[in-house]
Amino acid sequence: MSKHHDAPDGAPAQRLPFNSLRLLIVFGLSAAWQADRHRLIVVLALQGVQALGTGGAVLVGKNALSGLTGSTSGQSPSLGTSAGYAAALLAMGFVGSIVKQALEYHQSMFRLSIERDAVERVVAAAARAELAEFENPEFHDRVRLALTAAQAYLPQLPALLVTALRAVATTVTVGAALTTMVWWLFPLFAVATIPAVRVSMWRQRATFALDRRLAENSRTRWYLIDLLTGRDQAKEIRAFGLAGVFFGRLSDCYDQVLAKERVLKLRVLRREVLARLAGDATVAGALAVVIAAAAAGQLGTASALTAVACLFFAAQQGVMVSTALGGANASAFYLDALRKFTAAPTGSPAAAPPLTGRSFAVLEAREVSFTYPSGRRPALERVSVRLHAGETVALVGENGSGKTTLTKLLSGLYRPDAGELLVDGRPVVDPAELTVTSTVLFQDYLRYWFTAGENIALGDPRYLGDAARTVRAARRAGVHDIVTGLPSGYRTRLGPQFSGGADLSPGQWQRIALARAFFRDAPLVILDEPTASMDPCAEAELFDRMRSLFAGRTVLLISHRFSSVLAADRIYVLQRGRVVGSGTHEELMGVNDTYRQLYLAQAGAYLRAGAP
Ligand SMILES: Nc1ncnc2c1ncn2[C@@H]1O[C@H](COP(=O)(O)OP(=O)(O)OP(=O)(O)O)[C@@H](O)[C@H]1O
Repeated sequence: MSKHHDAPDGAPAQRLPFNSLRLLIVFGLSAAWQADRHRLIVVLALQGVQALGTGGAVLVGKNALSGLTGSTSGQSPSLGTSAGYAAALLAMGFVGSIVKQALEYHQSMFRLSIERDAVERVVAAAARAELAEFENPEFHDRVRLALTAAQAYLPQLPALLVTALRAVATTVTVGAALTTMVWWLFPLFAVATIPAVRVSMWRQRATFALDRRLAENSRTRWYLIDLLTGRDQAKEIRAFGLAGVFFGRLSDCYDQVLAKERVLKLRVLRREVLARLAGDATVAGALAVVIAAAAAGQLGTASALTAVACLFFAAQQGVMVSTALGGANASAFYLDALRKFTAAPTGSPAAAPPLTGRSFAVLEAREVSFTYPSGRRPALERVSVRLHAGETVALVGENGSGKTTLTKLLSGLYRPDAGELLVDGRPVVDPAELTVTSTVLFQDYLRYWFTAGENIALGDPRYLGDAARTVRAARRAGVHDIVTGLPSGYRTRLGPQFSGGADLSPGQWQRIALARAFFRDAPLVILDEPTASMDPCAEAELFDRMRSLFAGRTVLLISHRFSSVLAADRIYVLQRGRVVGSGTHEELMGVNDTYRQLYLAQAGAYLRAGAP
């Protein structure tokens, strides 16, 4: 195989990921072994039986023919012998069809086991990835490639390899039968398949190269399809009349794909036709030699006829081997992506992480800086904050000033690029320590399409199903009455796209998310705009009861509503990723221009409207 591979559009050549077919075979078979070793053994055994049966059928068939035509040694035809062999041939055909059915059954079950095992490994690896990875488009490509491999390529790999093995074994048994007649035909079979194998290998590299170059296009297409068909997006798309614009963009994306695929497919077609011609020419040459040998009396009629049949059969097996190996090879790059993605230490994310976060006296961010992987400038620069146990601390600042980012660092979701996080003066080495110490109500919290009760209890999966605890959290978030008013109470499935699924208003959803935060019994409570969708009464009630609701816990609150931060023990003012002031409301009003301006901008609106 040549070292330099051309790809369509002069794309950079791709290196073969598995540097030999042997490694690919080992990977495919070991994945199959891991998924369901018993079935792998059954499938291999059945394929072996099929291969042996075909070789045996050639010999029996030749003897049946000899019985009819007489052999080269001049024996006279014998109808009785011939009928016996024909009956044996029929019986072998019957057994063969049973074996074939059994094989199909086992192979289809086997494919499912392999897919399940591989998809679980990909999903587990994605679930283990750090949050920062999700900001990286390359990561999403790797997930997509690994999932494609797990769902489409890996499940069919063992079948392809086994088919190739069977075709090789069949060719060997047929060849062995043939050597008793015309041994020199055998090497010609192998030669005839070489061009087809080479083309299929070229095709897999070119296809993968194109797929990589279309990755961004593919992401855009999926996003546009989502926009045009998604439930959450539907109202805004209609309100602004955007369907036409997005439809046009989707069409453009497909035009690009079609144009590039067309070039590739035509090149593949040209090469495949040439390869087929070369293979067929070899078979035709061999046939001519057999016919010439028979005409010259060097081959008996039965041997010549069997040899011709074997030649056609072997040519067919050759195509089967090249198609199967080509198919296996075509998946090589995807399988390599799967192998790399799942190479990290295994472990199921199924078990809930134990909540071992201990309470702290002081949690501190000291001079921390952080830039998002796709960010052009730091979201936080040398920020220092201190949270004492039992305090309510507020973060205020204009949009984009870094408030949410700071909570992500304090809850261990991201590591700071510089600076330190300290718990009771001790540097935090593993951010997971902070994750188990905190419970977070995100600004863009998730709405799980599960039951209302599960939506709350997912705050700590160890207690999923603990009804009393769920009700307690719901009461504290003021959502108990709303949930009991649903058709099946806490058992009501949320999500109208599921049959019988109910939906809630944004404010009700926010209370459910708040209940989820309550459900998790963690020493640090982070509330990012917890009342953004709530009505004024619900908001006032929450803040009035804040101290009693979170008694004994430390609360870090982000809010643009100054009425809700007035009572905080300390307020940090952020501006363009830096802390520009801290203190109580009264202190800040006296010395901090940024805080005063923000406060007056909001309070002024109420005052102008005549509020007390
Ligand atoms: N995932 C992200 N990738 C890249 N940049 C981001 C990301 N999230 C936030 N940023 C940037 O980081 C900066 C701080 O964002 P952050 O969300 O922390 O602000 P914020 O103060 O919470 O804003 P808001 O009041 O609007 O919620 C902004 O400049 C924002 O553009």
